[in-house]
Amino acid sequence: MEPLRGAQSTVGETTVVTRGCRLGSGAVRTVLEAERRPRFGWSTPTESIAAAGAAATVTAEGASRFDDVRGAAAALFDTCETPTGGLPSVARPRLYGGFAFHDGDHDGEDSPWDEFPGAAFFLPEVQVTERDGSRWLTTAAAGDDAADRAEARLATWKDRLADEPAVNAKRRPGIVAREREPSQGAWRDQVGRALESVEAGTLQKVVLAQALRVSLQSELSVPDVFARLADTYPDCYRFMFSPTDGATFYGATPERLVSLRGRTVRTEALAGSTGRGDTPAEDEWLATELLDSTKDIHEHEIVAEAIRDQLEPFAASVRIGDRTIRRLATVQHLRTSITAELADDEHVLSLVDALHPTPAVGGLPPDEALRTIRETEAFDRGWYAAPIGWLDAAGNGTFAVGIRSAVATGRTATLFAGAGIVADSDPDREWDEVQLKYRPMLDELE
Ligand SMILES: C=C(O[C@@H]1C=C(C(=O)O)C=C[C@H]1O)C(=O)O
Repeated sequence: MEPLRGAQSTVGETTVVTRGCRLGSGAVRTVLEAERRPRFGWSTPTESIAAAGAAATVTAEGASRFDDVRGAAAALFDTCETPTGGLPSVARPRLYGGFAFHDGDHDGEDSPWDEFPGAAFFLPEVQVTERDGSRWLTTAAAGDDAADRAEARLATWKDRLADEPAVNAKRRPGIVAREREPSQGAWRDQVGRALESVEAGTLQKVVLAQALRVSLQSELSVPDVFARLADTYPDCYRFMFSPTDGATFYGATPERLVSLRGRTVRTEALAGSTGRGDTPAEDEWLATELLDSTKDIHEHEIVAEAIRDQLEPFAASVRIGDRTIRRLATVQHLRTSITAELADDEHVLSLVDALHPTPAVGGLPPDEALRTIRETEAFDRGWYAAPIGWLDAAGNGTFAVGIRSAVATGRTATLFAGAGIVADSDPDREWDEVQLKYRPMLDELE
């Protein structure tokens, strides 16, 4: 399909009014259980957000989607009346959402991504934020009587959140059938072809992904999964986003694409993987082996260098940290932290546009890698491995890379995971690595 240009925003000339207040205790989770769509959950070691209902939405398609959302968001925030007195920045209105991995549509049938545009963001009718032990409720309304409706919503939700009992999590749904794309044989062929391109010098790295579609015994409660992931993946970015009733994209990703506060940019290179050991000594042995692996260092440095190159035009200074180990429940990765100070004010979406996709999920050279991914993968990546997060009126925001993720539609869920292919990659080892990367999502279903 020809990519569309221009963002669609539901707010034209009308004003959006927001109201906020501090909250006592109560089940924040109620917001994610609410009937309203869209809904968005976001949880990091420092803040948790639950948001539902759209006072305004912004959608866009195609290669210009980052720019188009930036423009529409600026226009939207311009119409926003926000009382700043007494409200900390976390409680001010934000736009929540994300982007598709590829610039254009995928021509597949029966895609779980039907309800996910190239970019979709919303300014929530109701938002609960937790940070530093404080909780805030923010509501918004657009159009006629917006102020009255935002205030009424604030009063209703304040009561509702105070009254709601804590929810008992449902059991994991159980898996009745699995369908893999590709098979292990087809994967060997795919990786083999990628290795031929590497040998021929047209590619240095490509990240090839797999999809695992599972049928569930009962309907999945994504808010339950989202809550449980806080225990199993406390250091990761947990997210869930339902654009409509039909589907929810969710995950627990260890990878930050970028965050911007003022002129300070934080990002990271995360690439190069191994498993976990059965004992602390085995864990250490695997970590040391990874830190010494020429193949993994090469795979990792491609990412670190690409991020530095993309940031340099914006930056007064870029700082690259040491290569370290990021240890997760089922895998260990090489990680390099990267921070930058910008030379001028920038919008977080300009950085997202510049960085996505990094060679941690795309490859090098970028265009050749993306072409290879499209030609090789028989499924649509949709929002998998793409930026998901939030932005605010000042152009600050945080976006994670949507890996270790799945999209649930009723009684099916499709899980995605990939691995970087470089010279010396072994197809069977890469297959095993992908299976380990499915575990965070699979463990919540079985
Ligand atoms: C592509 C994924 O992970 C990425 C690929 C990695 C690798 O190939 O070593 C490591 C971390 C991520 O950047 C995924 O989890 O699906």
